[in-house]
Amino acid sequence: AFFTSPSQLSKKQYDFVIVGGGTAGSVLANRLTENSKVSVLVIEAGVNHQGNLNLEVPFLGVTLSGTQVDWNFTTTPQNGLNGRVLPYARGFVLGGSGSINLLTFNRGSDDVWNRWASLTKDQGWSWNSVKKYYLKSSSLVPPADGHDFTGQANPAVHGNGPVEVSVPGFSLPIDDLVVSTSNQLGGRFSFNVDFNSGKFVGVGFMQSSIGGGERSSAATAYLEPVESRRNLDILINAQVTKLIQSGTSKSGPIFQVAEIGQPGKRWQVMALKEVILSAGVIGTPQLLLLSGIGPSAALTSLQITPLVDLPDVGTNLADHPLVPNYFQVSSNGTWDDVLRNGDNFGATLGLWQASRQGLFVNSPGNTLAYTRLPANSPALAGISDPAAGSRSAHTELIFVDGFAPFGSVPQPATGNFVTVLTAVVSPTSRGSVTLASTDPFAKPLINPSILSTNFDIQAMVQAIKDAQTFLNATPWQKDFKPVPFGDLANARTDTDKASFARQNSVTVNHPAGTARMSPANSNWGVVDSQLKLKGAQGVRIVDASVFPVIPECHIQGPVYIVAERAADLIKSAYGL
Ligand SMILES: Cc1cc2nc3c(=O)[nH]c(=O)nc-3n(C[C@H](O)[C@H](O)[C@H](O)COP(=O)(O)OP(=O)(O)OC[C@H]3O[C@@H](n4cnc5c(N)ncnc54)[C@H](O)[C@@H]3O)c2cc1C
Repeated sequence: AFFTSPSQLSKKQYDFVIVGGGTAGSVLANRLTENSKVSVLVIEAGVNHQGNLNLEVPFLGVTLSGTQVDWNFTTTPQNGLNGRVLPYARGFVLGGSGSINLLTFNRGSDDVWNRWASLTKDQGWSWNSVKKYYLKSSSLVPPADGHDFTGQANPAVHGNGPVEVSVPGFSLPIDDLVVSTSNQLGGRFSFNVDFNSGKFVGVGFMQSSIGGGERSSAATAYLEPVESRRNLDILINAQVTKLIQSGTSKSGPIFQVAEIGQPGKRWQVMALKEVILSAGVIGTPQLLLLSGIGPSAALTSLQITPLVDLPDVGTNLADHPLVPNYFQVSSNGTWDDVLRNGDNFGATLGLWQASRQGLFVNSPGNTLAYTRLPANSPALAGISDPAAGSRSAHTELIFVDGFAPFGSVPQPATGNFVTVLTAVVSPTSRGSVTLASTDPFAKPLINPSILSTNFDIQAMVQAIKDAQTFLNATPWQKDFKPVPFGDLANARTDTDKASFARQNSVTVNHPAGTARMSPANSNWGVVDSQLKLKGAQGVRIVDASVFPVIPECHIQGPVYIVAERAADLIKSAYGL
């Protein structure tokens, strides 16, 4: 059943209580209720995902941050960004951040998963082992316009799961230029027909969680189809405010009671088997800390009684920094006018509404590159390579056929533009999530420490240079003739480019690692490789906070993989 207030709950006990109906939480809700004897309650702080057009139209995903479907967090002032404070989007809605994200769907390289297996000493996380969970979570479907996508993706490496994934369903003039430039430059920019094949470097077509021209999310693909199961209750508009100790075991305190709160009011629900925290990279550590689970000294200084001493809770926050690089172009084959001109916007939206066709069936970028740094890059001097392996990238370039207003620079009133979004995907900067207050409704302190290491800034400088090299290639010179625009035009030296990056970087919104997994007997980490909370009983964590290290890719795909494996681990632990 579906509830909008804790007072409506008819039961106080469930086998599993899932905190957070986001990406991972929705997968678990579906998989655990496949067995009709298992009762599950999902508690989601945010709103319903249905009835919000911008959530459905892929191209309009960019408009969701900062609205009522976003927690509207901000970072602390970032030293690496000249003290700037960034908005830090997180989904406040069923489907979580996957309902408001920009839809790129990646699985990561084989190296990414094999490194996870080695860090956690659990071969169950290796590429070969998690393959079945990738295949179980998503399927490659035809693009919205039905074009023959031979050579743009390889159906053989894809599965038959509920999340629909497709190549762009509306071609743009720069798509061919990107492919021709890849063919011409080769080497670090060689064409890769399918990034989801295990080799995650090169230039290729974007794969996105879009089916039939609509966003496909954990809410639409996993939750909606099973909403009517009698053993599943979904409660929205309800924030869990802490876990309550319900007993003691030989592994430590038992936390099988979740407290749900509204200012001045509290309710409790009990998990007969486990509470599963899927509150995401910010919500999960915040809840652990509020419950007395974390670094004891920090908890004591906030006058929270420490119940489980876990120094890693809230640490190791990693994210991918992103810089929009703008180029003015002489072609009018860009979509800039759609954003500027109400009639054009209305017609494009009308086309989407009438037939799920046109520009709005895509996320803003159709093509992208994942690149490794040159071996002699100053970024790599004196450090071991932070990427998972040679089939994983250091940087990413997304090619956008218009002015992507992702940073602080507004779209100019006139002109045609191409944006290259450059990102560092193997960052070494690490930050934290800590409590600002013991009030569960107060926003936590989020410090992703963007561009705080030499590697990250030097890698970003290389990516900015790569963007210019790419757009200087001859295929662009006939119709587009790209010219660096704005601050980029003045960033001539490497030092200038570093300053430009610090002034213009935002994030790709890929935070991970604030409750990372580690081998069961190690003295670091927050959960073991079965995702069970260390030093306690009755709690498992299943979301992007358990990533032992940030993957060199967009991370929703890995969240689905983690959640699918977690469902199997839980079923097997209870013989379900
Ligand atoms: C703007 C944006 C763009 C992105 N673009 C991409 C992209 O293009 N490709 C990609 O792969 N990834 C992208 N990501 C990242 C990706 O979407 C996330 O990494 C992924 O969805 C995280 O899944 P999760 O299950 O860990 O957390 P979430 O999906 O965020 O789920 C956590 C859920 O818990 C709820 N919650 C939190 N605290 C509580 C509480 N105390 N009580 C109850 N409920 C609570 C939240 O409301 C939320 O619904 C993007 C993210 C954002 C925000």
